[in-house]
Amino acid sequence: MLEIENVSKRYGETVAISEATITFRAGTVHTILGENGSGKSTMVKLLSGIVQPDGGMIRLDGRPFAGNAPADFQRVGFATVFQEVLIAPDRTVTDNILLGLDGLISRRIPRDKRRETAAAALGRFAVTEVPLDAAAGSLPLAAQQLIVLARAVVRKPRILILDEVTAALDYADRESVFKLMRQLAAEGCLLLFITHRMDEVMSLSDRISILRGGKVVKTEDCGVSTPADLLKAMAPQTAAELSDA
Ligand SMILES: Nc1ncnc2c1ncn2[C@@H]1O[C@H](COP(=O)(O)OP(=O)(O)OP(=O)(O)O)[C@@H](O)[C@H]1O
Repeated sequence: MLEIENVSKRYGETVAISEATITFRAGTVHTILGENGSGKSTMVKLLSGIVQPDGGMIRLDGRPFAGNAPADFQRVGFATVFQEVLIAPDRTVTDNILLGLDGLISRRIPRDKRRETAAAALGRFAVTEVPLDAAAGSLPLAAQQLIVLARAVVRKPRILILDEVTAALDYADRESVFKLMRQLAAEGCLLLFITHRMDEVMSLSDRISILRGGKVVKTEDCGVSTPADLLKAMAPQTAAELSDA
């Protein structure tokens, strides 16, 4: 469904992503695992139209996809939840969840349906109650994280990219987000799950790609390698230190 082929991205002298090739399949949770600085955020930005590759190609449904702005990616069904929580602090929770959606589906959601639509999106996964009429900026970070997740879910994306999104959440909400991810995959969505947490990876993923120093060092089905082998591929030095300890 989605392929990146020899995709590279440099920032000046720094090669953030180097000739990365990965095939992503619809209906799977595909985890991208890598240490800090391995290029995960750059990969997310490349697949959200925030930065453009210096080389290589993105293919969607077998055809080259030449989107070069976030709106191009959103139009074809990508939605990204970034590591940094991006909200409009003075707008209500409902407004934040529906932000930009009216324009995208080219008709306004009727006033009386707005709260209902926002509540339904949150209701798919949020265990913690999030007050729909509150100013989003007045709520704790965990609630804000739920809001940006709902903003992505309400768009019914074909490709949902989640960049380290569970860090701020408490246990119940985190488990519920994981359950939603499995449900969306079962409905045919491709989920790209970006993390450095091995415990989350094994229970959630269908496929795993490992990034190290901007290179894709491995893509395989979950369960083929043990967590220890994955750690070795992701961070050989840390793995060696752990085995010496
Ligand atoms: N805007 C930028 N300008 C210069 N260098 C950058 C920029 N963004 C990222 N880099 C560099 O590119 C490399 C990959 O960074 P990236 O943020 O993609 O890694 P990451 O795996 O997401 O790390 P983290 O988990 O810390 O966010 C790093 O060496 C980083 O310093």
